[in-house]
Amino acid sequence: MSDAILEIEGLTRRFGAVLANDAVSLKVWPGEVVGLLGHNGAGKTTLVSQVVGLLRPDGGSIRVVGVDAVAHPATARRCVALQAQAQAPLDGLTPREAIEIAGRLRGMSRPAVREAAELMADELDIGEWFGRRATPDGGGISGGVRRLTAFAMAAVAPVPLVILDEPTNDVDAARRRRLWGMVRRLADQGTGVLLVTHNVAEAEHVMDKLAVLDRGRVVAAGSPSRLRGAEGGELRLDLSLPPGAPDPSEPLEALPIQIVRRVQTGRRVLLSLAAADAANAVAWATELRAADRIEGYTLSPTTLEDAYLAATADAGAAATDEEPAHV
Ligand SMILES: Nc1ncnc2c1ncn2[C@@H]1O[C@H](COP(=O)(O)OP(=O)(O)OP(=O)(O)O)[C@@H](O)[C@H]1O
Repeated sequence: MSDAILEIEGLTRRFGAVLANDAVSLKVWPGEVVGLLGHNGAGKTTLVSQVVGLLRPDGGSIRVVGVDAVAHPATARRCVALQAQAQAPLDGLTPREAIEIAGRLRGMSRPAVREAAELMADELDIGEWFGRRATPDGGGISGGVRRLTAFAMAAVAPVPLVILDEPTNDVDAARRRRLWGMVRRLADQGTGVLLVTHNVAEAEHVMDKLAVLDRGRVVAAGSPSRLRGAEGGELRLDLSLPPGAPDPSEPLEALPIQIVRRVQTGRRVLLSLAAADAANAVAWATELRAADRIEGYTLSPTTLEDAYLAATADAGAAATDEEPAHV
C-alpha cells in the first residue's frame, strides 16, 4: 500500500450536465504542500468537498492515510483538517475561544491548546483581536482576521492532512507572508497540505508541486520549476501594446527569436523563449519600441503565473476548438 496521505484516482463528479471533476488523479505525501489551482468554476471546491465527505463522487477513489474516504468518510475526516472557502462561523466567539475549541475537538489538552493558540496568534500577528468577540452582523472582527482565525483553527492540532481553501482571501500583505511561512512549516513538520488558491505568485514559494484544473480536468501538473520551464532556462518577454495596436509577434515564424509559448492578456503579450535568445529578444523589442509598435517591454525569468495562464489558455482553446492563444 502507498504511504501517501491523500491518494485520489480517477475522481469524477457531475452536477447535471456539468462535469465538475473529470478523472482527476492527485497524491499528497507527508511533508508536501500541493497546490490546486484553477479559474473560478474549475472544480477545486468540488474536489475538496469529496475528500472531506460532503459530496459523494460519481466515480474514482479517494484514500486518506490509506483509508477509503468514500466508504468510511467519518474515519477519513478524523485525519483531515479543513479551512473551508466560506468564512468560519465565529459569531459570539473570540478568536482565542474558536482556536481553542478546534484544538480541544481534536483531542488536545487544555494547557497544550492554550499554548498553541497563543503561539499561532503571535505568529499571525492577530494578538490585538485575540480576545475580541465576533458579532453575528459581521462586526467585532474584520474579514481578514476571521480568515486567519479559521486558518489557525485548521492548523492548531497535529493532523496528517490539512486542506486550505483560499486561506489568504481578505488578508493583508504582511500577514499573508506570515501565513505562507506557517503553511510551509506545517509541511516541514510532516503534515501533508493541499492548498487551493488563486494567489499563484505568492503560493509558488511554498508549494512542492501543483495541479492545474480547468473545467474539471488536470491540464498541467508537476513542480513549480518544471511547470514554469525554469529547468530549461526559459525567459519571459512581456510586451505592452498601445491601445488598438496589432500583436507584433504575429506571425511567429517571421520573428528573429524562437517562441516557446505565447499568451495574450488584454494589451500585454507574454512570450516565453530560451535564455540563449535573450540578446536577440532585447534587440527586437528595442526596435519595436523605437517604431512605437509597443509602449514598453520587460525581460525576466518566467513565473509560475505565466505557465498557469498558458496551461489554462491551452485547455480553453482545445475545449472550444479555437485557435490557440499561445504556442
Ligand atoms: N451544488 C452544485 N450544483 C450545481 N453545480 C455545481 C454545484 N457545485 C459546483 N457546481 C458547478 O461545478 C463546477 C465546479 O465548481 P467548483 O465550486 O468546484 O469550482 P471552483 O474551482 O472551486 O471555483 P472557485 O474558484 O470559484 O471557488 C462549476 O461549474 C459549478 O458551477
